[in-house]
Amino acid sequence: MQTTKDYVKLFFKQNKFVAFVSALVFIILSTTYSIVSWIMQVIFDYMAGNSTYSFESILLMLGGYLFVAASLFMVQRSVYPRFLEKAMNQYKEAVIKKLFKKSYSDFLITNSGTYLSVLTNDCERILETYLKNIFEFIQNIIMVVSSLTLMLYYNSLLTIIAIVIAMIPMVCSLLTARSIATREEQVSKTNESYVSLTKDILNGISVIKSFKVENEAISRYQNKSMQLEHTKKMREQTFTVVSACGTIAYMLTQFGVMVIGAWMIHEHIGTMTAGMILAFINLMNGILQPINALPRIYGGMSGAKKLITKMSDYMSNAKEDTGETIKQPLANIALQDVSYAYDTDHTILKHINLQLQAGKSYAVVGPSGAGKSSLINLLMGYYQNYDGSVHFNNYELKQISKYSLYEKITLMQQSVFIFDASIWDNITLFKQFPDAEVDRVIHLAGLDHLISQKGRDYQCGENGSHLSGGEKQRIAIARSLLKKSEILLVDEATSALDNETSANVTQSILDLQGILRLVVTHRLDASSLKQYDEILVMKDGALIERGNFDTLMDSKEYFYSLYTISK
Ligand SMILES: Nc1ncnc2c1ncn2[C@@H]1O[C@H](COP(=O)(O)OP(=O)(O)OP(=O)(O)O)[C@@H](O)[C@H]1O
Repeated sequence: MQTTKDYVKLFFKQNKFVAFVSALVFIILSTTYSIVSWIMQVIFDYMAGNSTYSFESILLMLGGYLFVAASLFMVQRSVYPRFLEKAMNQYKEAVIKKLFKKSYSDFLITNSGTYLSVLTNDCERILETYLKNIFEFIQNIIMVVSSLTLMLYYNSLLTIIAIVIAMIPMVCSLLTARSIATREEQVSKTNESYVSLTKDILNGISVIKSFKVENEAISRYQNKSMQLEHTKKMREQTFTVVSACGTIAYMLTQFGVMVIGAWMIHEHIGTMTAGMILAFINLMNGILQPINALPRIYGGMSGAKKLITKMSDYMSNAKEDTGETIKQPLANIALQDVSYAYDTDHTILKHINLQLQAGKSYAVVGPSGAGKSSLINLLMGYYQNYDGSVHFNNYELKQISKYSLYEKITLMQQSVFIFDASIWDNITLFKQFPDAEVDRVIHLAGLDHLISQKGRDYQCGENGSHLSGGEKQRIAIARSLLKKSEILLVDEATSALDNETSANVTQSILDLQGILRLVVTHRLDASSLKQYDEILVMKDGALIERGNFDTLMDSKEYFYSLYTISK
């Protein structure tokens, strides 16, 4: 299992050189702060007439300093953003890959708004409060060390006094830093539910409008949005308090050192010049500024680490797909005494015994709640804790790798997901295929007319909003044909379509050759049902009858009454 540390390491993977050069530039730039103080002392002493440097050499020093600083900024411009870019790309890539390692049922446990938040808001916060702060942190440490060194050179007694006084803001920093991390975590949590609700409302906009519940939807949105803005306000308040504490402590310290320095000069303690005192006060900033920034940096970094830990927890049930690969072509699927319960009190599938032969077509019928979709989901490998056995050839479903399973099997549901891309991309799902191969499945799925009318590059819109239900279903058929899966599971795929389109789509599925088809249907239409090799009849989670249309009608049992009532 990957820990927070492992994810943090990803920022630096194959990114160490750029990180090193960036850190080096930050370090050198931070030491130039002491050089500025020293140049200030030289200029001030020159003004007072007790400098050993000529005016020309001071100008040369200034020019040299500006040249070095400008060159360093140029290097920083080139390496620092590159480090951030690669670090974030690697992190996001790892998260999305981990996400796809989750089984579908594990994926569903967490609300999709959470994943959205993890990949958007949290990534942004990690960039701002962790990655950028690493360098600021290094810069601040070096600034403190170089400033202290020069201060000690000027006057060790005043330096010690300054360090003692600087303890005040340091303690302040440490006391307040944790509260920022906590606030950061609260904002992230609230953002998750905000994103979930917003997504829900936008997806359900047609229901909301047609049921005239806009006001209720707006009020739910407002509540959530206010909650989010409230936690953000609290975070901002914490930042302000932390900042104010730092600033007050900072001012106290600076005035303290200034007053003691003035007193020392007045009392002739040590050998300080006025230029040195000026440089000293400036150097104090080199200590106080980092200390002042410490709560923000430390708090931000620990907050970001909490976000990484939270993400890592969400991904903790992602598993490597280590199961077996089905090597031979599919011969059959065999279910032996299979029972399944979503929860211990309700058994949904009861003692199912079933053999399905490669290349044949099966209709699954039964009343609502009979367990038809549950059977399909079981074959998709969504449930691992069923009783009995399910074999694809000789491989037990629980042992098969999902990658191998989904090479063999395709699921077509009522709601086909259509990407906001071209018809072509929706069929190929962004993979490369020979044009002739795609044209063949377009023809088989009955999409010729749509393509000739609109063109293969026609944009389907968000979730296929520019297409009809039948066109979406045909795209789903074309996808599965292109994938060359040996098993097609169809779950009420045509129930949302009008009779004619539904009959056409069903016929396209029935005409497919060499594919095992298991079709859940509510439409008890004799002309279609007669074409299936077998009809499986389910009731209360059990498989109660099976046979072809004529046999089932002749036996005048449950299917017979189901069919007769539907007419
Ligand atoms: N995720 C779930 N958690 C708990 N119970 C569930 C879940 N999904 C389905 N069920 C229950 O399992 C039973 C069978 O549902 P299933 O969807 O398999 O029936 P179905 O025959 O496909 O029904 P329909 O024809 O209405 O789609 C129902 O009682 C349903 O409430």
